[in-house]
Amino acid sequence: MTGLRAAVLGTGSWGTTFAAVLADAGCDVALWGRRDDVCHDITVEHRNEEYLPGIELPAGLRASTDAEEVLDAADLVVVAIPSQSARATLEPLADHVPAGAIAVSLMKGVELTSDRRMSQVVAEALGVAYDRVAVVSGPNLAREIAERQPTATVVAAVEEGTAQLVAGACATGYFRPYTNTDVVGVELCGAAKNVIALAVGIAQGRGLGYNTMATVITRGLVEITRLGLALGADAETFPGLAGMGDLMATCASPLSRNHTLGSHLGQGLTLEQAIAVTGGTAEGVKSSRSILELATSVGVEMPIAEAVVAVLHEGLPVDELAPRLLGRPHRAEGL
Ligand SMILES: NC(=O)c1ccc[n+]([C@@H]2O[C@H](COP(=O)([O-])OP(=O)(O)OC[C@H]3O[C@@H](n4cnc5c(N)ncnc54)[C@H](O)[C@@H]3O)[C@@H](O)[C@H]2O)c1
Ligand SMILES: O=P(O)(O)OC[C@H](O)CO
Repeated sequence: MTGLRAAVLGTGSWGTTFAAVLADAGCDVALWGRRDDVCHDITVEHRNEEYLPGIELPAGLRASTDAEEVLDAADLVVVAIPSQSARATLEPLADHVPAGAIAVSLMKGVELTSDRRMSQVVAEALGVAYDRVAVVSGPNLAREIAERQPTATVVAAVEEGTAQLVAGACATGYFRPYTNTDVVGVELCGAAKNVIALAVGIAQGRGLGYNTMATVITRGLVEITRLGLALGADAETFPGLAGMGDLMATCASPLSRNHTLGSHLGQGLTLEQAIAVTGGTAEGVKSSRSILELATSVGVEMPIAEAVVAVLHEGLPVDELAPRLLGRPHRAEGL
């Protein structure tokens, strides 16, 4: 037993899965959700059939729509809701967050209105000091972890002690956390890989093969690294689990909503149609814009992200994506 009490805000696929990880690691866990039926399913049936069909959840998990009750005496406040809804959802809950609690962001996005990373949004909205905020990011497809398949992740916080505490709270025989103090790098990797996964999905939807996929992943990592370094990240983060690791998982797996949505676009669906058939939260759709804004603000070129924004939001036909990228002036490899 860790002896820690965790409140998980969000009963979607990752919130529910991470709550199960915390419970398996020995935490006392309660979830907060908006819907009575989902909360009832988790507490009474030990299932979340809507988001994780067929998965049996730890019997001790309980969920409620009453945020005050869920947050009572929480040591950890874990946030797993769509990035663009985070600030508005969290601000009304701030008064119920116990003094001294550590906040944990599981989200992989960048706020559209402010270009802020989710750790910044969580700290501001909940009124938690930044050195008490951690982020968790890595090759972490929820469904596989809910099935207790082995994986690793990165727990990042500017204060190593904060990262260690959260890592201790979520370490199980199938989920291995590594700590890192490079919050900027870890968060940018998590948000930007979704944009690269959209590009890979589009390519695969057009019937393109593994050479194209490998090219987009590799050059995608280069542009994520360029952005991260310009914003003060540590170069070692990018080839790690939060960078290359998550790119590989997200760009290769049909479980990824970003990859799936991209492939629907590649097959000719409109953005609205692709969002509707994909379901769940494909963060890259909106964060592609804020990530590009961040890049522009520091003078960094992100041609793949730019092309994804052009397809998703500016009407560039999917068939013009590859010629646009390959038609750029030749240059030396590297950053
Ligand atoms: N699913 C994964 O495999 C996975 C893995 C790692 C990280 N993430 C990240 O976790 C975050 C959450 O993703 P998810 O997969 O759990 O999404 P999801 O779509 O499965 O669930 C989202 C949850 O948030 C709730 N929600 C939506 N809008 C809300 C609002 N305005 N207020 C309160 N609740 C709201 C929904 O009801 C649902 O419970 C995203 O940033 C995602 O990138 C997901
Ligand atoms: O389903 P996606 O595309 O949001 O990806 C899920 C996770 O971020 C993979 O690590």
